[in-house]
Amino acid sequence: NPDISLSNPLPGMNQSVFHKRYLKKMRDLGEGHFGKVTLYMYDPANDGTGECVAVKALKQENGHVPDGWMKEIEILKSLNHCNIVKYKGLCTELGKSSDPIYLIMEYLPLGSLREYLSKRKLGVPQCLLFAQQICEGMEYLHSKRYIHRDLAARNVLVENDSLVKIGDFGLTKYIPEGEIYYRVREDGDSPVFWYAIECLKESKFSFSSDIWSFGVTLYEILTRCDHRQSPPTKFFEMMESAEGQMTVMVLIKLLEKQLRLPCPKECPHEVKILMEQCWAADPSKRPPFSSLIERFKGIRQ
Ligand SMILES: C=Cc1cc(F)c(CN2CC[C@](CC#N)(n3cc(C(N)=O)c(NC(=O)OC)n3)[C@H](F)C2)cc1O
Repeated sequence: NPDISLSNPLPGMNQSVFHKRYLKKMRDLGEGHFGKVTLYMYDPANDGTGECVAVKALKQENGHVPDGWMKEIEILKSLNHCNIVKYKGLCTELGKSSDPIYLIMEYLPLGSLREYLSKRKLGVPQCLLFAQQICEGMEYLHSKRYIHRDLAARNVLVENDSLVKIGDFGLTKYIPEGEIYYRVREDGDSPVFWYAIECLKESKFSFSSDIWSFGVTLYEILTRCDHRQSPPTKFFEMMESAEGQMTVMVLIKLLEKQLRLPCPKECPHEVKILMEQCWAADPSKRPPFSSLIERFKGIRQ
């Protein structure tokens, strides 16, 4: 039997080191700009009784991992909240610097809110419970001075029909004390229809821009992630005769004219007000997650 002395505890048994040789690839879960997330079974006994884990791997950039990668791992490792996906550990090959580093997370088989909501018919109270839990996870994230920058239904995971967790931190950044904004040169396919107006105009990300994105996520939940009502679909409809022009420029004009996503049907009046406050043009007017939590508690009574 394997040497299980303290120096080499059973690999993967509530350890944070996972050995690549015991990771059995099952299927891909998602593809991002910089890499992908895959479902593996970690099966050291090699008898199919292992546990399923979600593994995130970044694409290699000429032989070394992007420097932000270790940041994402450190961030997830430092988070501990019931509405945030759990960090399980790392998998490094023989430790050669050129080897990919895999981030191992808990696997939630029900997948993201997008898949779950399009399959199940949730009532409004359950939608508002999920919305409140996202606010609780985000309030915790902000309390550690992190901004998420990619909050959307696709990045929220369902544990069961009364528990959701924020599941991906690919664009999360730390905001140093005393600073308000994180400035970045966006590239690739930015989720512009989830971006606050100041992000589109000046790439200024902040705690307040996460609140705007939460408003869009709440809209997605109340429309049950119906693709015909998705933010891109609705915004393109609102931009109707603008084909050929730069989408972001047209979107900025539309938002500056105070146009917003339409109120989903069967949306309680207080939720409509709350959603529109998340989309206030002035970032300082958007309600913080702590107050959103209290308001959801009041509405759900
Ligand atoms: C390299 C960057 C990068 C790569 C990506 F693929 C994505 C997109 N990815 C995010 C993780 C994802 C959705 C969420 N949250 N997910 C996690 C689980 C889990 N922990 O169980 C899960 N489960 C599931 O689908 O069960 C049926 N889905 C889904 F993989 C999409 C984002 C990125 O930044």
